[in-house]
Amino acid sequence: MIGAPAGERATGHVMIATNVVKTYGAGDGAVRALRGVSAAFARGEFTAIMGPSGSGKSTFLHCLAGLDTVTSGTVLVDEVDLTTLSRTRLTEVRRERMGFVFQSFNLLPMLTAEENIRLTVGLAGRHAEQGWFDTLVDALGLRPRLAHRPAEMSGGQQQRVAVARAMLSRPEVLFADEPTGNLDSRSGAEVLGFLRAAVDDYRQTVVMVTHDPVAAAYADRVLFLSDGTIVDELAAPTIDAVHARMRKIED
Ligand SMILES: Nc1ncnc2c1ncn2[C@@H]1O[C@H](COP(=O)(O)OP(=O)(O)OP(=O)(O)O)[C@@H](O)[C@H]1O
Repeated sequence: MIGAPAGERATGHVMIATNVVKTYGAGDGAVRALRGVSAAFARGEFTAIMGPSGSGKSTFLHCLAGLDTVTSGTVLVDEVDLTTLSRTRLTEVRRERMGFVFQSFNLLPMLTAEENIRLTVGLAGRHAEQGWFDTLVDALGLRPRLAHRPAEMSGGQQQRVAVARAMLSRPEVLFADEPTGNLDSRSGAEVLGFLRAAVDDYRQTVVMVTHDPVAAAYADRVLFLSDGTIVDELAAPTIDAVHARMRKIED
């Protein structure tokens, strides 16, 4: 593709994890959270990561996003190997190329919605493109809330602010760790519907950890982890198909 980054031209993927191993601690108490996980993520693809509690989902997401170091293996984002970067460079790459949405919203309580949305781009020393800011705010229904602080907003509104903040920098990859875990089903559906639209309308790449088959069914594919390895993959997931695969893994 003309204009695509070199890595994508070569492989068609924006992010490639190869043989990622993550061990916490050492000796008898060591926990092998990831035992050699490989996965490739295409631009404009929505991937859900599922698996039983303790299977390594969050660890994998954190290793992909450079929020945690790997014990061995590589994580390429547009041909940049995150595992070789200095801490400073990694912070820059995260700010420039990645967006994050967490279960607990992670907004700053003293800042308004608008200030929270602009925060990450501001920290990178950049100014958000006003047109893109407006597009996100309107698509997420946040226009009437821009002057409100987090305590004055519902959980769903706070999470939509977090999504706008994550997307304002036009990240290569948007990571979401249980983004609907603290939301009622209606607010969760609004957030998931927006993530789906971001993939369909803006070719946003999304990687989301979830426990919820309903949330996973918004994705293009589901990777199933068990005991630190990928044991299954499901394309074009439906809620029933995700339930069935999870039952198989948990048996
Ligand atoms: N900082 C840490 N120190 C030690 N062990 C850890 C640490 N973080 C995670 N683990 C262990 O690594 C394994 C994988 O944890 P992880 O949080 O990635 O699983 P998960 O699939 O996201 O679980 P859950 O669905 O319960 O959130 C677990 O055995 C966990 O106890």
